Amino acid sequence: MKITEITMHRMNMRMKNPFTTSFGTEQDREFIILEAKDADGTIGWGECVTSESPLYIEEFTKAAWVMLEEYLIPLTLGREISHPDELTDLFAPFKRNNLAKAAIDAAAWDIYAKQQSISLAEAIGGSRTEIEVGVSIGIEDDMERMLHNIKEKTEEGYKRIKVKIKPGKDVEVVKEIREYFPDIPLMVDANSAYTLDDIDTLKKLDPYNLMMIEQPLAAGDLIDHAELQKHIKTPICLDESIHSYEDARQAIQIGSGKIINMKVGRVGGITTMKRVHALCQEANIPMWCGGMLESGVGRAHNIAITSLPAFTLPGDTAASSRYWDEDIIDPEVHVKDGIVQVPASPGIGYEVNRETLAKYTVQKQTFTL
Ligand SMILES: O=C(O)CCC(=O)c1ccccc1C(=O)O
Ligand SMILES: [Mg+2]
Repeated sequence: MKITEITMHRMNMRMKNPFTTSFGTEQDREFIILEAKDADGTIGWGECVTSESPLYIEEFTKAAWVMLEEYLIPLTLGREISHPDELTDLFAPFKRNNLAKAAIDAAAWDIYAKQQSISLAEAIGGSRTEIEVGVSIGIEDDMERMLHNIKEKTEEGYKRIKVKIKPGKDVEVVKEIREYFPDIPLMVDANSAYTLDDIDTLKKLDPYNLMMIEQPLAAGDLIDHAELQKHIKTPICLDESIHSYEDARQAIQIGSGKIINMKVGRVGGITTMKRVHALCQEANIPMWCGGMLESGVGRAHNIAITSLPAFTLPGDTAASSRYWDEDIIDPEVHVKDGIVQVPASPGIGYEVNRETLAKYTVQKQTFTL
């Protein structure tokens, strides 16, 4: 493989509804779609899953654009590589910037799979032909609205409901949800909003039979999570603390959590994702695929990844229509009874709709040798 041309499309897409987490509210998604062309003409697609502001993670879209333009694209263009795994080592001298790295990695994997005439799922070793998915629901001031949303998503068949929490909107919210829905598979995500001073509050979630609590403590922390897990029964799932294979290894070693939310962007690409996957398989740590409010390109990659065996819990890859009036891929991602079919066609298995792509592009630049 030799990538000879890369085009970055900076996108601006308005979601149907605002999405609120403990770190803020987002409705206008600003991110990058990366299109890479091989010397043989094969085109691969990746999504850089940054947001306009560095609230979930330190990267943000304009910074990722510069990182890609100044460092990662020049390193990639014209380079002979025999396998996309090689990109991880190529990018390794540059610290972090994982979301930017993962965008090129994703496009390279799409090209690789297309050149072999196999699906991306097959290229990474996935075997599931269909995957179970859940849905993530943002913080709502209006509890009626929250309950209505949960009812709707449950009726649509989603396999688990994830609700965002923050201090002051936690135990009471969960208590009320459980009064209406005593049996649904339910979990919460705190997006780093608590500290060890909140152990008493977090303990109060124990009676509600939650599948897990996602990232209760600081982003990057492993030590305090291990301490917290000793005090609460609800299993801890790590999101913002896992940026590398070493993070995952250390988290498992010291018991920082019992479950891992995998986001390919956050670990810098599919190659590291596969290593973490092998580790979790070995250690019997359940995984699931997280989401970053992706467009169809990122969603397609998430579906392929979820076909791997250690992804035993439903992830956040909801239908395109959950967030978008129109998605940029054909067909859109459809969910029926909480199930998504894993495409068998080559690469990501969805076509990018150039017309829709152009409609939401606010900046576009092509880089060649
Ligand atoms: O539906 C999705 O794509 C996942 C929504 C979500 O929970 C989320 C969205 C943006 C940033 C972080 C997170 C998260 O998983 O913490
Ligand atoms: Mg999360």
